[in-house]
Amino acid sequence: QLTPDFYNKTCPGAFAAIDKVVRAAIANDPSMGASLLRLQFHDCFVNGCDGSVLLDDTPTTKGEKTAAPNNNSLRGFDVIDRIKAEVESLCPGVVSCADIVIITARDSVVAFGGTPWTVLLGRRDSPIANFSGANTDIPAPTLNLSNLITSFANKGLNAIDLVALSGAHTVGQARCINFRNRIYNDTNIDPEYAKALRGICPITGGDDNLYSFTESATHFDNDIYHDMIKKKVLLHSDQELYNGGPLDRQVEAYSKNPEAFAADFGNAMINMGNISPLTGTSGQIRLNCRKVN
Ligand code: HEM
Ligand SMILES: [Ca+2]
Repeated sequence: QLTPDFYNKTCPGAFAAIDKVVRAAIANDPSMGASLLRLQFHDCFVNGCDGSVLLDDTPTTKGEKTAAPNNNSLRGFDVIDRIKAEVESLCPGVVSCADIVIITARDSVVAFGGTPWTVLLGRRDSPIANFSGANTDIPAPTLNLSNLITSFANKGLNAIDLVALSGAHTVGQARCINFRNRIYNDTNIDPEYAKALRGICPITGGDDNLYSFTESATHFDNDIYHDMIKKKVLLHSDQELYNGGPLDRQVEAYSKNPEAFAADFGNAMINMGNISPLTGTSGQIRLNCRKVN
């Protein structure tokens, strides 16, 4: 029951306002576009796309921000706050934080030169976060292919969605702690690439040292699929998609056909955006994305 025109009567100015803040944030810090895209994934995989990821810890309950996949890693919450403030001044109490995450992810991809898709809207915000769900439901970069497929299937997403959505790693960066095991122990990695990375990510220390997923980490294209084929990707999980298994052909297809990738990526973002939304009178429209009303 999500629709593209949900705010057309109640807050038509929201789209331009959101896009403006996203573009300003990216102009100020180009790495922010990737971080804003990732927020949709980490929201939607935990209790659905309900803005739960945005809730701060309270004295009595842990939010999702301090769960293992997010702690010291997820960012962009201040940008979401700026967007919410703008949108609240335009149309108070109308646009949910959950929908802001969805629109922001799309606008970030477009700002990075990617192809737009039509977002479906009308989500409401959850009054609760799920700390343990954030630890269990967001796939780890150590997973093998069959566990990656299962983790997506658990959210109603298929293997094509998995390959297309992994294309998000054409932008952004990862910390050494998430690729150390790959560069020292994996065998399906280009030796020169692994060697260069060992300079950035020593066996001990430097856990938070950052490295870009691809050479053009602020441009949204299909580079990551070329890198998978060259065995030059940071994450073990990304190389699992192209490792002699059933999804090799799909990776090759996206590497050769950027338009097919762009179309499937948009569709897969819509599919991911459909995970268990709160609609109608469920949940609330938070006034501050960090706190329950
Ligand atoms: C398929 C399973 C996935 C795994 C195992 C995975 C894992 C990771 C890891 C380990 C990082 C680096 C975090 C850090 O070092 O702090 C990362 C970053 C990122 N992920 Fe994923 N991810 C997956 C799927 C996705 C999806 C579906 C999206 C969005 C559609 C996404 C978007 C991003 C982006 C944009 C970044 C860079 C963030 C930044 O630079 O701030 N990932 N991912
Ligand atoms: Ca959520």
